Amino acid sequence: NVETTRGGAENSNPLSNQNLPPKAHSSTLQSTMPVHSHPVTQDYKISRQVLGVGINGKVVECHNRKTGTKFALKVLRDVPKARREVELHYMASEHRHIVKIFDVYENTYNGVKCLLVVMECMEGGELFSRIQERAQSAFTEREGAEIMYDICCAVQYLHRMNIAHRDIKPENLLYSTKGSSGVLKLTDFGFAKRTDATAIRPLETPCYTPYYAAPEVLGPEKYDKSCDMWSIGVVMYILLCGFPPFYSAHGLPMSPGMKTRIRSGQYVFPSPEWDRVSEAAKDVIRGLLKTDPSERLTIDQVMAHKWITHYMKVPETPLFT
Ligand SMILES: O=C(c1ccc(-c2ccc(Br)cc2)o1)N(Cc1ccccn1)c1ccc(N2CCNCC2)cc1
Repeated sequence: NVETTRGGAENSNPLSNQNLPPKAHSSTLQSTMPVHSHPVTQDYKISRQVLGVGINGKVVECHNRKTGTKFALKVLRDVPKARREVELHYMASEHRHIVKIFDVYENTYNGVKCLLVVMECMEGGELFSRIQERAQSAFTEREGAEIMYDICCAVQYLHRMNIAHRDIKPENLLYSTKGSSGVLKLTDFGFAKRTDATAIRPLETPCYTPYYAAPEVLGPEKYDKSCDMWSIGVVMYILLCGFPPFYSAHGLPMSPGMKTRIRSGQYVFPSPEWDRVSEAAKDVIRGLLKTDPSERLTIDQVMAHKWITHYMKVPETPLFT
């Protein structure tokens, strides 16, 4: 028996479940992603041409049998991690700066259940290659800001849907076509996760007494989104000078020194490459490469920053479509 005087202000029996917090309202619709179970080969001709190999899946070229249109086909083992990747990517794929998913198939090959994801074919290649093509030079501030604006639009859309991408890097930013008309889009949701409380089920179980729950258990995992902001800071730094803020002495993938410098936020804007870059641009990078995630700029703060909006070519006139 629990005295009603003790416990929450609502003066009710904390053990009864009718006074549990209202069901966490998930701000994004549970995407009921339509998955075809007939063979993908019925609708698409799959070529041997491998377009790329992601960490968790191969991407090959395919053509729609009816229209002849070329698409990219990603093949994944149908395991929970792959399901989550495709679900989250599918939820976000309506956005202009996120690679679109057209179809998802669940097919079994030699007894192995596979997920086959038909995506738009990004023929313009990776942002990584365009940075490399500049050799050791860099983009102008206007070019850099236009690229950053597109990336930030995609991230703002994800963060508003309570999705953290968690693997933002030039290799995961692809252009739809070659040349300057290509649209930059974010892909590879292999590390993406939901950041809203809906991910934490136990809170809903009636026997749960939240007396002992630490703040971080109550969610949302507030730092997942901020790790995207750090990555955006590193991409912006590279765009403007051609090399990364943290690197190992001999170009090795990672070194103890590099890890220490990242952990302590030890980076500089070296001469001569940074001498003619604006203070506004450096301010954005300083706000993103904060080692304390709670101090780091949020995506809304970056989108409101004058460096981004100042360079934005056309005003966002509200279209009455
Ligand atoms: O790793 C890199 C590197 C250079 C460019 C990039 C790079 C990484 C990702 C993208 Br997307 C696009 C570029 O990474 N290093 C370390 C290293 C040291 C020794 C041998 C190989 N590599 C690097 C090399 C030179 C500089 N500079 C500092 C300022 N003065 C000019 C030279 C900085 C970093």
